[in-house]
Amino acid sequence: MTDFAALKRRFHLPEGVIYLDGNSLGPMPVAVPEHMAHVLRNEWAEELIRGWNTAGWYTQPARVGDRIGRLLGASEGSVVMGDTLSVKVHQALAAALAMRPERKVILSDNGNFPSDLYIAQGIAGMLGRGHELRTPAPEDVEAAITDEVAVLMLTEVDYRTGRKHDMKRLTEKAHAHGVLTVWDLAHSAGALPVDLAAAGADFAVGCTYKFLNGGPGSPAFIYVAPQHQEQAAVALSGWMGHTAPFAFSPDYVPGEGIARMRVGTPPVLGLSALEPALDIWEEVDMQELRTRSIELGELFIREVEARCPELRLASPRDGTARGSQVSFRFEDGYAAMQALIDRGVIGDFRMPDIMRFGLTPLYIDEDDVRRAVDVIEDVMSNRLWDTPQYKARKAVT
Ligand SMILES: Cc1ncc(COP(=O)(O)O)c(C=O)c1O
Ligand SMILES: Nc1c(O)cccc1C(=O)C[C@H](N)C(=O)O
Repeated sequence: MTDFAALKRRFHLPEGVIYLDGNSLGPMPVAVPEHMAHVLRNEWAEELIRGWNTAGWYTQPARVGDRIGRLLGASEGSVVMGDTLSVKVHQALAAALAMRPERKVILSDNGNFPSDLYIAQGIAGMLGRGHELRTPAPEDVEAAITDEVAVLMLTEVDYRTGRKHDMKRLTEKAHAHGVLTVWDLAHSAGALPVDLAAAGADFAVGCTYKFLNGGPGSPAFIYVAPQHQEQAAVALSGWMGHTAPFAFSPDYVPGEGIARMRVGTPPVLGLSALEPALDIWEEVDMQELRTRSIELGELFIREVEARCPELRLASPRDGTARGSQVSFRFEDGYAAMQALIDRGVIGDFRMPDIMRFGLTPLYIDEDDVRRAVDVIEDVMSNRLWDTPQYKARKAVT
């Protein structure tokens, strides 16, 4: 049995704050400062350049990748760390497109995170072969999977509404039409059970600063299904993805397996901060986490709808159809969110009118949910958001 009360104590949660934004940036695990002090003092300071070998920095992207892979149903040696998620989207999409050279359609949806769509537009432009990005509404994606499509590139859990695609069903349909899949797990990894192998996903990518709590700017991951690894084309052919980086040969030869998805020098400090965060997952049963996440979501929806009639649910009501967040629509949602943040309830706002709340069972419990709704009710019923100050502030997160 996962001991959620004990897990909550493993995070630093500032006094007076109810943190409902772990879907954007997870809180800091309390073990991180000491671990980082060790890495800085004993590894960087003392080992200097020797640290690449003596402290295992060189192999860290694969080692940490395997730890993340275990949370995602990925076999050993199929996940590697590095770079930002946008870069990993680029690599995965470029590799998948190269495996379907005769097809010209990239299929996504109009709720996908802009960076993913921008990357697709960038690749299509660079290829200069008339590739087309199609973005139907999420509920119309399944019908849009046809033999014309090269790659189906989707974010499993919608960043705004939390609506969840059925990865297995869409991947099966994609394969039936000869389409390859790229799944963005930014809002899935650490939020709900993912089984990449069972779903038959071809490529997957994700970040580690949200539900995996790796810290601001912590490195991203990429998964390539074992059967594709030796053919996967390398769009970003940096020296660390070369088969023998320290041979310093002038010609690129891709590394074996997932290693070719490495690009340059790994972000050692970022990966190191992520390691204590991953220790926490050793004590989590993902199915139990999912059950609690759905329960917290249901409680939150019930309380908000009963006490704040101005807020309209933007997420699916069925807990199994959403990720680990609940969003509400409100025209002055930006101002309302600022008023909440000033009162210690931290969620975030996404254009045009979405108030987004992450409900993460590792450190949020029923008491937090009820206390958060007390504050939301106060802000809404007393129109505490309706001040020039809240209405004027510019969004940065
Ligand atoms: C679904 C999704 N994809 C891509 C990104 C971009 O990630 P990054 O800024 O780490 O490149 C984000 C978040 O920023 C995201 O939520
Ligand atoms: N990566 C972020 C950042 O550097 C600053 C502010 C927010 C973010 C985010 O991750 C946003 C996030 N992907 C979202 O779902 O909106």
